[in-house]
Amino acid sequence: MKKYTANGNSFVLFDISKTSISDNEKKKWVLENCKDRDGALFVEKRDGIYYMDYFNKDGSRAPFCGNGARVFFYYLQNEKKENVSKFLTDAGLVFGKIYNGKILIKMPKPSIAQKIKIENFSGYLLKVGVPHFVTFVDNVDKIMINNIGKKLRKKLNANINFVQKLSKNTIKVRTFERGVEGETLSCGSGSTASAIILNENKVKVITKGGILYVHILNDGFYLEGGVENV
Ligand SMILES: N[C@@H](CCC[C@H](N)C(=O)O)C(=O)O
Repeated sequence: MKKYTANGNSFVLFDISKTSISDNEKKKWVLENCKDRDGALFVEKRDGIYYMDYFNKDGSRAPFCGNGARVFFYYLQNEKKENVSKFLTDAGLVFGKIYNGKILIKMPKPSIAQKIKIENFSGYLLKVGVPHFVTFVDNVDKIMINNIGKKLRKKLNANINFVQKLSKNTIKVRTFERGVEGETLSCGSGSTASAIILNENKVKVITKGGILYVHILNDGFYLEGGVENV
C-alpha cells in the first residue's frame, strides 16, 4: 500500500494488477486503511489496459476522481515505469500526459450544466465523471461548509463546490465531498466543474491544498497539478 496526496486530496493506492480481489475485500481494505485519507485507488489491469477503481473513504465506489486520476497516472509513469498515455475508469477512457513536471489529465466529457436554485443558493448541476453542484458566493471563507455543504450534498446527492471569483480567470474553491462527508483540501473534478461554469480558456483554481489549473482546449478539459508521495 502506498500513500499519496494530490493538491491536498489524500489517497491510499493498492496495486492489485497481478492479482484480483472481490468488491467486499476492496471495501474492507478501504475502511481499514482510509481513516486519515479521502479515498483509495486500486490499480488493476483489464484486457491489457490499466484500470483505476476508485473508492471514497466511506467505502462507496465512485466512477471517477480527478486528483486520484493524477495520482494513478503518476504511479504508472514514475513507480511502475510504464510508458502509457491512457487508462480505463468507470467514467470511460482517460488520457494523461506530463507537462513541465506536472500531471495533466483529460477529464471525462462533462454533462450539460443545469441551472437550479436550492436553499437560497443559485448554481449549476453538472457531471464531470461524478456529480457536482457549483455555486458562486461573495466570500468563500465565510461559508459554514459543514452545515450548508452537508445539507446540499444530501439534497442533491452531489459534491458541493462553493466558488469565489477573484479575477477574470482565477477562482477560489471549497468542496464538500460525497463519500468523505466533509470538506477536502481540494477536489479535481469539482475544480474542473467550477472552471467550466466560469468559462475561460485557462483557469487558476486556488484551493486549501494548493493550486490547480484547468485548461479548456479544443478537444476537452484538462486538469493540471502536482502529486506528492507521502
Ligand atoms: N476527490 C475527487 C472526487 C472523488 C469522488 C467523489 N467524492 C464522489 O463520490 O462523487 C476528485 O478529485 O475529483
